[in-house]
Amino acid sequence: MELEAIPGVGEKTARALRELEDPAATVRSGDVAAIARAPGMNEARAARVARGAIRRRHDDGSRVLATDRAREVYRDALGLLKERTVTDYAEKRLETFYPSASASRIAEAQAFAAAATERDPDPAVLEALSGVEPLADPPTVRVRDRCLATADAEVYARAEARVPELSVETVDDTRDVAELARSYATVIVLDEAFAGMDVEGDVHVRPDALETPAETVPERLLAFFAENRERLEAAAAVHETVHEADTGADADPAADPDALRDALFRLDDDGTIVGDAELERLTAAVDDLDAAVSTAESVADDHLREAIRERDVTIEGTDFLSLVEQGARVDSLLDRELADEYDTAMARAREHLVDALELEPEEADLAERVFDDDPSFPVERDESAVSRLRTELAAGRDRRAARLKAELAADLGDLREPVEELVRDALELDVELAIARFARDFDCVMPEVRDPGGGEAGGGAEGDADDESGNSGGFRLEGGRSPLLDVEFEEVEPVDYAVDGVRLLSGVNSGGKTSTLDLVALVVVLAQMGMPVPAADVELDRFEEVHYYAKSQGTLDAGAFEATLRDFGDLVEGADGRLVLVDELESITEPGASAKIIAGILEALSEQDATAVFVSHLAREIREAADYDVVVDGIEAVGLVDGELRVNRSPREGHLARSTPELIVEKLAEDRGGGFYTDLLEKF
Ligand SMILES: Nc1ncnc2c1ncn2[C@@H]1O[C@H](COP(=O)(O)OP(=O)(O)OP(=O)(O)O)[C@@H](O)[C@H]1O
Repeated sequence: MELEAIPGVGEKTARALRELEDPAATVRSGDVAAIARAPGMNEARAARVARGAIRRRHDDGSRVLATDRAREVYRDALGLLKERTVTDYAEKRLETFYPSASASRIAEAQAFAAAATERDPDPAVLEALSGVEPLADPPTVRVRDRCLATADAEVYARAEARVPELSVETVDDTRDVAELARSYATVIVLDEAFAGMDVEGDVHVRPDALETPAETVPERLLAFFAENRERLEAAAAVHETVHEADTGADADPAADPDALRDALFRLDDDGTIVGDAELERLTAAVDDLDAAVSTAESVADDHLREAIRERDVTIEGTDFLSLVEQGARVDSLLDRELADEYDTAMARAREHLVDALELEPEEADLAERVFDDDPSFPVERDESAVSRLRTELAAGRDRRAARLKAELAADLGDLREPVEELVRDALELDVELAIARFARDFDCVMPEVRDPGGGEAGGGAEGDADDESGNSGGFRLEGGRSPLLDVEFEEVEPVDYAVDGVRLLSGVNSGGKTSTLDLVALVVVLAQMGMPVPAADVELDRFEEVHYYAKSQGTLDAGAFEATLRDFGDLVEGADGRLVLVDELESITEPGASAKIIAGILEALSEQDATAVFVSHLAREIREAADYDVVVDGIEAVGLVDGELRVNRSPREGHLARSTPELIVEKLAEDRGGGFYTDLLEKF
């Protein structure tokens, strides 16, 4: 797939995406976490790319959100879902759900959301999710004691690209390899031609070394797991919690949590091996060698000092003379007089060394030689023996570490792919649980999104909205309750409203007209995102575009008024299948002109296949100005109770609602029984 063909992917983004292992498949998968692994890509950008890929997959060029207010409603809808996520990932992943006009995209998202709403958002699972994050790539580790060698320029370039952890060296012949073996603990030769050569040192000929990075650089795997330890443990905990909570989620996690924990237990945060007693012994022996030798010397010295102090030494005159005259060494005396004591002191020193460093028999043989010199006081170590012992212990330590690393890398290699899935599953679970919580919190239902002009899944006579199947166009919602109102959700009164064609919505002040438009917009946007909607039952046409115009703040100056008129001019000339929601357009100019303008817009829209609701206080005037029979719905006051309006929030079809002033005049007329108020009432 041409990456640049994805909507929203430019040259720069495409270049970053090409760094991914399988760019086309990753982008196509819409996996935000995987896309975000491209260099310089964050999750928000990754979500945009994923959205572009989804659009492309469904050949979906629709732009449903046609106005600022419509886009605001989408942001609010997304906000309600995002508030219910635990991880940053899930927040961004939710952004891949956008209101679409593509039937296949809506069906796909609905299938996902329907399965999600089956999930049980158990608090323990939500708690466990808090530690989960997408896996990170650790910085490249440099391994200095191992190198790759080749005589081939192409292999050289490939080796540098695939195994940046190791130096790649050029070799022409066996002599060059032997030279390398002196500077590196291990040399891996990549050319078959060198097979069978006889070179001293740890030299391997492995033409497949670039294809088996787990063996060539086990450090890479170890670093990956060390870097991601907490994320992995958290993801494993999520799966276990899901299992314990028995939430009906898939029982088998992608990677066995016990095997994962066991492997992580053997790994230190810096990618080294822990938990192996022998490796720890050898490491400590190398580190403590100098200190142990010094202590061993003191042990021997103490013994000798004690022995000398307690001993009467008889010295023959000639010896004494030679001591005085020729500066003869005390050692010879020591040797002769204290041979046994010296042996004991040496034995104690060796014993200390062997004990302190926990040396094995063959290492102890080397340790013997550290205190093997001619008698002296204070005792002196044999430096070259110490250095041999150190070399031997360090080599043992490195061999052991290399073997353990290779073993652990083999175990981790088996887990490498499964853990990607383990973490992805945990993160996706968060997305699903957010949808499940949204659906529960707001008593949602999955809406029926129909093909415009026909049945639910395509077909139907074109443009025949009121066909014989009984389907009318537009939308029908029952028991809709907006979570975006300024009252507690429990207090929100359910609204029923069905519209096909073009309507005027009248009603008392604060009756809920704007709230009804908001509710319709929210339900339509959520439905076309493929999400459940806050209502008892909803059917709607799949709208191509949603044009929602909020009430303007005060009258407009001439320029702004002209711009608004142009907007509506474009609107009435637009494509079929639009939902138009307009709140009190009359506020843009004086009432007389407004009524004429609105009437004109309604006429134009009513001749097209559009669904529209215009909220207005000028219903009567508009009806008079229009040259067709405008349908007016009304949000009615059921009465005034203690000076407060009681309202039926569901608009009544074909009913011009009385305005608040009219209601009050009516009440006064009833109270006073005739006269001025009754005459006044006549005028309404
Ligand atoms: N379905 C509902 N359930 C509970 N309260 C509601 C509902 N609809 C509206 N309200 C309350 O009524 C208030 C006024 O609603 P809204 O602004 O939609 O009325 P309006 O008819 O557009 O008013 P105006 O004529 O002044 O523009 C809201 O702020 C909300 O508190």
